[in-house]
This record gives sequence, C-alpha cells and structure tokens, in this order.
Amino acid sequence: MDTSIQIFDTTLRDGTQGEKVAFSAEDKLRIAQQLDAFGIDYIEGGWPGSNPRDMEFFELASEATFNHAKIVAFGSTCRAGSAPEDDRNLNLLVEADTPAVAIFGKSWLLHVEKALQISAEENLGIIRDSIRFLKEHGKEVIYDAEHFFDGYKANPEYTLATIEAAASAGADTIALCDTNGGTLPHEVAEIVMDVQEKIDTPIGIHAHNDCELGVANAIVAVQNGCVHVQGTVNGYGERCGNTNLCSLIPNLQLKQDFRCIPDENMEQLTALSRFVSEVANLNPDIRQPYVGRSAFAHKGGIHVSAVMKNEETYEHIRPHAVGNQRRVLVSDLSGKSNINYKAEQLGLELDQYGEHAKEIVQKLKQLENKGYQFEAAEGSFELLVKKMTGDWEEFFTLEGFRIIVEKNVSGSCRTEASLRLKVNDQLEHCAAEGNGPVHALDKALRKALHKFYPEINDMHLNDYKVRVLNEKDGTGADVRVLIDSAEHGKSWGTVGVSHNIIDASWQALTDSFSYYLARQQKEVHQKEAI
Ligand SMILES: CC(=O)SCCNC(=O)CCNC(=O)[C@H](O)C(C)(C)COP(=O)(O)OP(=O)(O)OC[C@H]1O[C@@H](n2cnc3c(N)ncnc32)[C@H](O)[C@@H]1OP(=O)(O)O
Ligand SMILES: CC(=O)C(=O)O
Repeated sequence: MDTSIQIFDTTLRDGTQGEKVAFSAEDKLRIAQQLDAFGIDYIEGGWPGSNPRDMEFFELASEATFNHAKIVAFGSTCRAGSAPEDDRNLNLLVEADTPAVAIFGKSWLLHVEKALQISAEENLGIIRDSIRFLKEHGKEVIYDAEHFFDGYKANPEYTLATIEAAASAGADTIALCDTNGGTLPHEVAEIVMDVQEKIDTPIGIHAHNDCELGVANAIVAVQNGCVHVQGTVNGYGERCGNTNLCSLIPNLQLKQDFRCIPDENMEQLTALSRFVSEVANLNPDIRQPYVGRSAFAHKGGIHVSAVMKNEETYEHIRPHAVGNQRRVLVSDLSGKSNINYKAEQLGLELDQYGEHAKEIVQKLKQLENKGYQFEAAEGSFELLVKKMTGDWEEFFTLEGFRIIVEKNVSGSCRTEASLRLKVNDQLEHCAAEGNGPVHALDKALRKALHKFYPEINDMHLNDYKVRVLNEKDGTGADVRVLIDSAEHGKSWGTVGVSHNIIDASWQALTDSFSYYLARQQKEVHQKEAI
C-alpha cells in the first residue's frame, strides 16, 4: 500500500492571512527554498491577482531552482457572468508561470446565494469552466472546495455536485476545506469516507484551527483516504490558523506509517519552524509541540529524576528526531535531579562536593520563594552553584554607587551614575550618563571594568524585563529584573530581586558581567590546556 502523502504548504498564502504575518517577495523566496530543501511537495506562493508583491514573488520563483517542490499560484474561480478567458484572475494565474495552480470555489449553498449571489447551477458552471480553462493551459489543478464540510452538513447532494463538477472538468486533486474550522474529527472521518466512495479524483484536506482541531482533522482525513494535506509552518493562518505542519508531519510519519518528507529531513523540522518565525518577525511559541523550546523542557523534580534514568518515562519521542533538544528547568519545583542534570550540562562537577546538590536545592527554593526565577536565568544559576561549591573568585566587588536623575521644567531628563568598584585590589571610580538609571549604571560599570577586561566590549544587553512581584504593595512592591545578554550569537539570562528596581537591575547586570567573564576565563584555560 502506498502510504505517501502529498504535503501542500500554504504558509506564503493562507499563512499570510494570519494576523501579524507578512512577508516581502524576497522573504517568500527564502522560505520557499527552505521548504523545498525540507521536502515539501507543493508550495503555494500567493495570489497573483491580489497584489504586486505576490506577482513579484512568482517572477522571482520562475527564475529560482526548486529541486523537489512545485510552486503553486492561488486564486478563485472566475467571476459569474465573465468567460474564463476574459477573467483577470484566471489569466494572472496562467501568467504566474507555475506548474500547478490552486483555485477555490463555493461548495456551500449559503455562500453561493449570499456571497456570490448567483444560482446553484451558475456556480457549478463557473467551477467547471474555470478548471477546464486552466487545464487547457497545461496546469496541474488543485481544486479547493471552500466550506466543503459546512456545505455537506447543510446539503450533501449539492456539495457533492460541486466537486463532481470539478472532477469532471479535470481537477487533479480536490482539497476538502474546513474553511470555518468548526468541524469535529468524527464528522471529517464520515464525510471523507463518503466522498471517497463517490469520487475517483485524489482528495485532500485543508483544515483551519478554530476548534484547535486543525491537526486532528487532517490526521483523521488521512486515515480515511485523503492523500494530500494542506497546512502551514507553525500553523500560521487566517483567524486561529491552519493545520500546523510542524505537528502534522511528525504525527503522520513518526507515529504512523505515512510518508510526508524524506526521513533524513525530519531533524530539520525545528530549524524550519524557527527560520519561518524569524523571517515573519514573530516570537516562536515556546509551547509548540515537537519544535517549541519547551516541547522537551522538564521542570518537575519527579520528571527529571525519571528522565535521567530513562528518557522514555516523560518524552513521547527523542527530541533529536525533530531537531529539538531536551532542557531541564530549575525552579522551586526542582529536586536534586534537576540540579545535578543542570550542573552536568554546565560542566560543573557536583558529585565531588557530596551534599552540595541538596543544599543548592534548598537555597534555590528559598530564593524562588523570594521571587527569583532561574528558569530563564541560567547565568545566575551557574554563579549560584559556583559560589555555593566554593568554585568562585569575584572579578570585581562593589564599594558603592550613586545615581542622580534630574528632570527640569523643559521636560528633559538627565541621568548620571557614579560607581566605586574594586578590581584586582585597585579602587576604580567612574561616572557615566545614560538614557536612564540602568543604562547609566551599565555604562559606568563598563568604564570601570574595561581596562582590566577589554573583552566586555563584545557583550551586549539583548533584553531587559521588570516584573512586579506583589502588586498589592503598589510602587513599594518587590520587583524581579531579568536581563538577557549576548555575545556573538550566544546568549544567557540573569536575574535580580529587590524592593528597589535599581538594586534588582544591579544584581542582574553584575551577574551578567560576571557570568560572561567566567566563561571567557574558562575558554582561555581550555585553550591553554590543549
Ligand atoms: C477561504 C479563503 O481563504 S479564500 C482566500 C481569501 N484571501 C484573500 O481574500 C486575500 C486576497 N484577496 C484580495 O486581494 C482581494 O480580496 C481580491 C483582489 C481577490 C478581490 O478584491 P475585490 O475585487 O476588491 O473584491 P472583494 O475582496 O471586496 O470581494 C471579493 C469578491 O470576490 C467574489 N468571490 C468570492 N469567492 C469567489 C469565488 N470562489 N469565485 C468567484 N468570485 C468569488 C465575491 O463575491 C466578491 O465579489 P463582488 O466584488 O462582486 O462582491
Ligand atoms: C481555500 C481556503 O483557504 C479555505 O477554504 O480555507
């Protein structure tokens, strides 16, 4: 039995119908090339009749090389009352110069009568005529039966007649669309089975995620005979999105016998997902199954303890199978297993210190109780462990700092920080102005450290977050500051907690510098040892 499933990616078309998703023509080309390399069969690039950017994409795509995928141009059936050869939209589909086109037509009488405002017969006519026209121009035609499931539930005879019209006109594939995303898996299964009995043309599924069932509906459709699935990377798409290919593909290929992409490409899945979110300029969803940063992140002590003994205890697949990785989070839900695992990852040998793991767990829980959070502050966690295990020498110590913020009647604001710091037994006294107090402190600290540690020029602050911990105390509340710093693509997080926002920032800031300097020192020692 042939178990291959055609994967039709519509990230560049339906994906861009999602809120906040937009790509330039060049972005689309970059994504299309990644999708091709990943082994996607069809890449729907956009609607040439919609806007100049999509037209530009098809021009760029016609000059690019795709080794596996077919590029698809998307549009609708012709307008009622106009012959296909006079229809601008259909002519632009032909001119897009792609081997395949996808057109959507109406399946649901409600749409025929209310949206198109034409008769049921006329609708069958425009479906037939549009497909015939495209076939006469040598195109492979994928017919998207819009609102197929809703139409079928309202009037199965008419809805089936629309896809019979498409099949008789030569459509190569008929994709049954759950356009409003409201159909349940058992309904998809029954309807797909019925269509299978009545239509010889290969059928596919295009599902939306309004009931969080985009992936589930695509799976049952495949289990009941669909051989073609449409979806998007990360599930981007109109309203709540489309079938998420990043979940669907491993669900079909790793857990069942269906084949969607070459096996060896599965490890590229996480990279593909993150590449697309990067180009879309959207934060990746950490909780996304398979590819999210938290997909294999273990927090509960019981889980970590078991995973260290056997990963299958709390992992449904090997993270590497999809190019993701296991993470162990450290928090007040940790046990000593979390600490041991994390320490091992950081190259810290806790075993030699015997009881240290238990002490660290206790300290950690106390600190988390005060509002510290180490999950996203691995830099501070490493410093804590080193300090508690006696494996630490300070790079600098604070003698004191003072910050002045002046606001005058013109509205302008001036901030200056002055700092006294001991570095290598020398007292450094530096001052700097900044946009705000933390910026001024950061600059003064850099000034003081630079002559001892010039490498600090290579690190910078990526992100700075403040969280009020006990809101009811208003402006007197404790705050947690999380700082994300980076150097040449490597990043680390640090944390500080205080009732004073400047003090919390100082803790996170100095942890960030200390962590970085310790890492640099370790790299130098490692190089010297070689
Ligand atoms: C289910 C889906 O996702 S379908 C894809 C939806 N995607 C998009 O709409 C994004 C791109 N769309 C666009 O750029 C524009 O809507 C265009 C260029 C296609 C059309 O713009 P306009 O001509 O200004 O029309 P407008 O968007 O207001 O309305 C759509 C028209 O298409 C008609 N139409 C809708 N579906 C079909 C169809 N399958 N076949 C023929 N005509 C259709 C509507 O009846 C309406 O006609 P009317 O102008 O006579 O009322
Ligand atoms: C065609 C399409 O995008 C839909 O029906 O949802």
